This record gives sequence, C-alpha cells and structure tokens, in this order.
Amino acid sequence: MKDLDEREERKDALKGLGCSRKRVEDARFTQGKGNYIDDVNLPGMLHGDFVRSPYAHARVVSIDTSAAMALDGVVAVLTAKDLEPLGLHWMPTLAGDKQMVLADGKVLFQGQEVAFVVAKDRYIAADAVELVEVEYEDLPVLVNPFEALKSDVVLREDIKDEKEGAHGARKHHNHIFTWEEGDKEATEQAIGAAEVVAEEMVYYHRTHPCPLEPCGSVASMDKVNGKLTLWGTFQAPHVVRTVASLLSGIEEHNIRVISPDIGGGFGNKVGVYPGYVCSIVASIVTGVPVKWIEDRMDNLMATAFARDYWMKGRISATKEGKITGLDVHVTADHGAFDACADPTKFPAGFFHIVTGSYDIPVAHVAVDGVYTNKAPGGVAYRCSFRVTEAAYCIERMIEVLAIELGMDAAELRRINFIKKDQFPYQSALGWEYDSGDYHTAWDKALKAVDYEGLRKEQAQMLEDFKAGKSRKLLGIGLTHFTEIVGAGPVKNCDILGMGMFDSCEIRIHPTGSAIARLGTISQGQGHATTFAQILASEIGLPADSITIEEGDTDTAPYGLGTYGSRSTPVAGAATAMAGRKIRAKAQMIAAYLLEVHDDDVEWDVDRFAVKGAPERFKTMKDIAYAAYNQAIPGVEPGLEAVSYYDPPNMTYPFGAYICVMEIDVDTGEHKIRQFYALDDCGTRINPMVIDGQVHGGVTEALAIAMGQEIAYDEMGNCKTGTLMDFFLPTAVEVPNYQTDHTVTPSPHHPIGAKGVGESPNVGGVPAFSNAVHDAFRPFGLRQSHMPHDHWRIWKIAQTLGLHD
Ligand code: PCD
Ligand SMILES: [Cu+]
Repeated sequence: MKDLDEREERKDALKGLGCSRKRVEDARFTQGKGNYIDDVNLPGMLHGDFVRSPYAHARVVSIDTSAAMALDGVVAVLTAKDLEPLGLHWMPTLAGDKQMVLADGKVLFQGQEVAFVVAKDRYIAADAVELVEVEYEDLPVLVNPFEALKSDVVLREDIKDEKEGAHGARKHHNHIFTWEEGDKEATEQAIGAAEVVAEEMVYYHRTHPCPLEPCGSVASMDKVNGKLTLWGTFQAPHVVRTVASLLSGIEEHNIRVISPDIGGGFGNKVGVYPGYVCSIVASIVTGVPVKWIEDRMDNLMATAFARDYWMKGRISATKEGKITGLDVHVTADHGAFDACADPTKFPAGFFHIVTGSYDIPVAHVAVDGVYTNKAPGGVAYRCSFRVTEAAYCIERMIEVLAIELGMDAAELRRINFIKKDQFPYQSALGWEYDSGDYHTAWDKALKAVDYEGLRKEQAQMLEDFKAGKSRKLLGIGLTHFTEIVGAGPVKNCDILGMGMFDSCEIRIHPTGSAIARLGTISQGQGHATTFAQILASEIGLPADSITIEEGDTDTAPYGLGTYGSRSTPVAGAATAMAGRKIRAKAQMIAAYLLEVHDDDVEWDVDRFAVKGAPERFKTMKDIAYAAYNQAIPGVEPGLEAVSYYDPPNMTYPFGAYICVMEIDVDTGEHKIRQFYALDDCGTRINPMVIDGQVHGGVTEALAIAMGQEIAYDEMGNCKTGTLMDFFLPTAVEVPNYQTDHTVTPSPHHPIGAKGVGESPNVGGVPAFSNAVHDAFRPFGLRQSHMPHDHWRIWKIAQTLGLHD
C-alpha cells in the first residue's frame, strides 16, 4: 500500500497524461506579455497597406500612383506591373489554383488587393492608399454559384480555355472541378428501390473564422548575408518557408520563418496571402524590414472564409428506419480563386465523412467547385477539411428522414449507429474508422439530459401553445457526430507535395530538464502545456521541467503545422515516439550505472529499477546527468532524440451533443436552456484544456448557427465587413455548458489520443440547428437555412402560419 501511494505521488509530481495542469502560457498572456506579430518592431521598419477594390468584378483600366508617391513619407507603391518581372504578380494557392497577388488587369471580388503602399508609418500608408487613383470599368457580377455555372460571363479569363484544372475536367468556364467518391450506380439503385426516401437541400452558409488578431507579417531581407527572415501569423511556418523559397528563388536555408504568439487562428491563418508576398517583395526592394498588418475589415472581406456549401442530400431507408443509401451532391462556392487549404488530393477535403456515425451500406458524393465574385479561401474555422459541412448535412438528413418515417430522431440514430464490434469500420465512401463506441456515448447523453422527460415537457408545451396558453415552443436538438482528424498518412495526404507527417525533437539537459521542439504551432490551444505532459509520462521528467517550443523554422524540425486538429494525432504521436527513443537510451545508461544487463532493469514512472529489487534504481534525473558526465562503453554522450511520425490512419473522435432551446414564436427569440456536450477524443491529455477547447468551439458553433454570416448583395458588396454587422458572440449569448466524455482510445496512436479542437464546432452547429427545426417539427418544418437569427426564426413561424 505504501509503495502504491509513493508511486502515485511520484506520478502526480510529473503532471503527465490526464492531469488538469494549468496552462503555462497563460502567465504570459494574462499579463500582457504575449509577443504577437504587431509586437515585432525592427529599426527602420516600413509599413504596408493595400489599395483594395470597391468592385466585385471590374476591369482595371489604369492605376495612377503619382499623388500617393508624392506624399511625404511614402517610399513605394507596388502594382502588378512591378511584381510581374519577378514572376510574383500571381501566386500558387494550396488547392492547385493560382491567385493574383495584386490585380492583374481585373478584379474579381470586393476587397481584392490592387496596389501595395509602403510608407514610414501605418497612418501615412493609409493616407496614401486614398491617393492612389484606380480607374475601373465594372463588369457583370456573379454571386450565386448556380447562376455562375450557367452564365456567359467569364470570371477567370486567365484560364477560360483550359478544359482541365488541378482536379480534373472543367465543365464550364466558371467551373473548377468535379470530385466524386462512392458507388453511384449502387446508390441510385438503393434509393430507387427504397420504401422511404428523404430529399433536402441543406445549405451551410458562408461565414468567417474572424480571429481576434487579424493576419500580418514582417519581412526583413538582409541583403549582405542573403538571408530573409519572415515573421507572420502562420499556422504552418515550415510550409510557408518552402513556398517562399520556391516563389522567390532564395535558397530554403537562407529563409527563416517565425510564427510568434498567434491570437487565434481557427484556420484563417493556414493559407498564403498577398500581404505576405508584398511585404517580402517590399523588403527586398527597399532593403529594410516591412510590416503588413490587416485591419478588421481587411480580415473579414479578403481572407479565408468558411463553408458556403449547397448540399443536396437524398437518404433512403426501410419502413423500420434502417438506412439503405445516401447520395449527396454539393455545389461549392469557392469565390474568385480556389484557395481552399485541403490536402492536395482532396479538393472537397474530407467531405466524404458525410456518412457520419451511421452504418450506411452504399453511398455516393459529388462535389462541384465553382468560381464566383467573392473572396477566396474556404476551409477554415474549426472544420478539419469540410467535416463540419459533412456533419451538418448528415445530421440534418437524419432529422428529415425521421420526419419522413414519423420516428423519434434519437431512436433512428440508435438503430443505424455503427456498432462497437464493427470497428475498425470500412465506410461506404472509403474511410476506415479506427475506433468508436457510439451506443455507449448516446445512452449516456440521453440519460444525462433526461431525454424522455424532455420529450414529455415538449409535448406539454406544444399542447399549451395550441390551447393558446403560451407562445413558447421547446426544441430538442440532437447530434451524434464522427470527426476525422490527424491528416494524415503521407501516402495520401500532402500539401503542395509535402507529406503530412509531423515531428518532435527533444534535448534533455544534464540537470534533468528538457526542451522539445515540434513542427506544429499553437494559436491558443495550449501546446506548451499539453505536449510537455505527454513527455512527462513518457520520460519521467516533470512537465514543469520541459519547455515546448514551436514556430521557428531555424530551430524546429520540419512539420506541416497546426490545423484540422492534427497536432495531437500527428505531432503528439511524434512526441511520444521521440520520448520512447530517449527512454530506450536511458535504459542502457541505467543498466550500466546499476551494473546489470539492459534487460534486467524496468521502467517505473520516473526511473529504471533493477527487476525484483526496486530499491536499486536510477531516476531519469540521474540518468540525464550520467549521459553527459560519464564515459559509457558503446553509448554516445548526450540525451537527445528526434521523431518524424507518419500516422498509419487518421483518428475518429466522436461526440453526442444535445441543445435544449426555448423559442418565443412571436419574437423569434431563442433561449438555450441546456447545452450538453459529450466528447470522446480517446486518451485525454489535459481534461481542463479539453474543456476549454469545447467551450470555445461550441461558442463559435452557436455563433455560426445563430447569426455569423458573410453576406453579399447582388452587386457583390460584402455586407458584413465589420463587427457591427458580423456577429461576434459575447457572454450574453453563451449558455452554461455541460461537458462530458467517454474514452475510446485510438488503437494506432502511441498514447491513444485523438484530436478534439475541431469537434465542438462539428457537433455544435447541427445541435443548435436541429433544436430550431425540432421546435417547429409538429407544424411541418423540414428544412430552413442558417443562420437562425431571431428574424429568420420569426420568419419560420410566420411562414408556418403561427402568427395568425
Ligand atoms: N485527447 C486530447 C486531444 C487534445 N488535447 C489538447 O487539446 C488541444 C487541441 O488539440 P487538437 O485537437 O489536436 O488540435 P490542434 O491541432 O492542437 O489545434 C488545431 C485546432 O484548434 C482549435 N482550437 C483553438 N483554440 C484556440 N485557443 N485558438 C485557436 O485558434 C484554435 N483553433 C481551433 C482550430 S480551427 Mo482549423 O485551423 O479550421 O483547421 S484546427 C483547430 C491541444 O492543446 C491538445 O493537447 C488533449 O488534451 N487531449
Ligand atoms: Cu478546417
């Protein structure tokens, strides 16, 4: 007993896996000591700002920069003409398309970069922007993707005759690609022969990650040494270095990319923006550092948006509710350039996880990418490559099918869930789900909210409403989602040819403390806290003695960065593997010190002890010291390891979310009475960080579902370019979250962990939307588009005749 207690104490002292260790980075952040991109200030630094297009589609007839150049303090004004000789007026996008860096002959969306002003300070730059005279000749605007596919108006004149794009054949001059998966014929057959079919157009509107810190960069070209240093808001610093090298011709070892602290990324900071390129060119031209920082409007109008997926779903089932087939056809509005940040082979990301948590025998998806006069981007905002869209689609289709069947939606889910013993499960659309236990999670969730009781209360409220006693309805929003995160196996996942592995390098210092560097980069997730915990459990040194460093390409091993909840599944695995290499060497050192054979020592929390003689041991601290001060025959001095990890599969976290909402039929106001979120992310590294991730992610989900929207008018004016119009949730809208979990470890991840950062958005949006729909189900509502703001909810009630 005493031994056990003592071992537990030693374990606790490490603050390893499973510990709600306080976030080490917060001491810095809460005291204003964060170091963000705008905190980078270099001597003699100049400032850039963009002239942006007021038009959504126009020919650029002329640009007159003379008045701007004449302004005191203005150093340069760059246009496409200046970039052209360098071959930098266009740049490749992550999706295999190309994008104008500065307007080359025409503009394709409102807010597009037209000229880059460089001045002594940001104010002069902004004043000079006003002095650049651009003559435009406006062109017909296409904001609707369905119309764009029929229109004679050619958006991308640069590729108008190209019949092939990066992802196969193009059907029309405004068409980007068609991407398909699954068995079309068998699916048609199943749906054709089915007893019940539900069909619906599910639209997931365009929104925006809107991180509190907008994007920016500082480029500093040292012409004497031929070295370029680039600080910026990069979620993938190494990829930026490679792209910068390929674009500029500067050798990669002469480029250093640094991501300082990032004030929220949410996928908005994965892509490469014209501002980065222009700051580099301006620094090369002027020979001094150049900073570019967006303002809020720039960020909302011109950087990576999210969603904008029109999903036409058909789902079939037997009378008893067993699903027999699923077909989804998506029209994907990509805006002016295809700048979606997906793994190269997947132009629609992992949308084919659209069969969700259900055992669906046959399925087929087709996605058509379309150009319109809107900002490019498309995969950001806690969506892990279109998984949010997919989850929203299937979770809406399930609800519609339940209506069609006259069935309870919780029961319909239950009878179609993939069963525990079916894992690893081969989905009809080609994925191998690594693990899951959906029934256990579902039962736990329904019980936690007293589902039966809620349905009774709902029925009572409905009766009161019909009897004229009340004007309130209750909506119970159910969701069971399956995520797919951790891209990804190098064999099928790459970004611009770089395989999506990740990495960790560890150095143990003689006194038994350590530094570990990773190829990922935290934007607020708390990597400095949690990755140290993985190591603490692997190598037996306290997490408090381990520094985690990310984001400097001169020191960190090559990695593909942080997005799509890949850090834990991939870099987290690399961290554990590197730790195991350290431990293997430590074992040899311990055996030598204890004068026994390697096989005669065993690992015990923070030490190696002689088998059968636990009182004879060497702690990791002893071993670390010995690694540097003893000559050990056959063992190199030092204690370091590096691991590059190529995951064998992705991880499949899942969750059961329930949103209980009261709706005031007369005002359209909603009140979330209860929000229950059960997440299964396998082995939990830090429960408190996970809770924080879920709180943040659900808050963003609810924001999207209840009001966040990037809206355009028919002239292509962005109507939501400021925080006056773009809804940002506050404490007022945020309910009290009830978090819960089950633990189904990933069988292939070294510590069994799956990602969690994306999950709450994937589950939160359908939970909210389903609650709204559920409240009106008795009155015949099948599908109504998000965002469900008060006006739209009021409108539903109005359309259903509930105001008469
Ligand atoms: N099992 C487990 C899992 C996890 N974890 C934790 O949690 C976190 C998270 O994780 P993950 O899931 O792996 O993820 P990552 O990769 O790290 O990250 C990413 C994500 O993340 C999230 N979250 C967040 N938070 C914050 N604060 N900020 C930010 O920005 C953000 N973003 C968002 C997003 S959007 Mo994308 O990009 O769209 O794709 S993707 C994303 C970290 O810390 C970790 O460690 C734990 O603990 N455990
Ligand atoms: Cu995403």
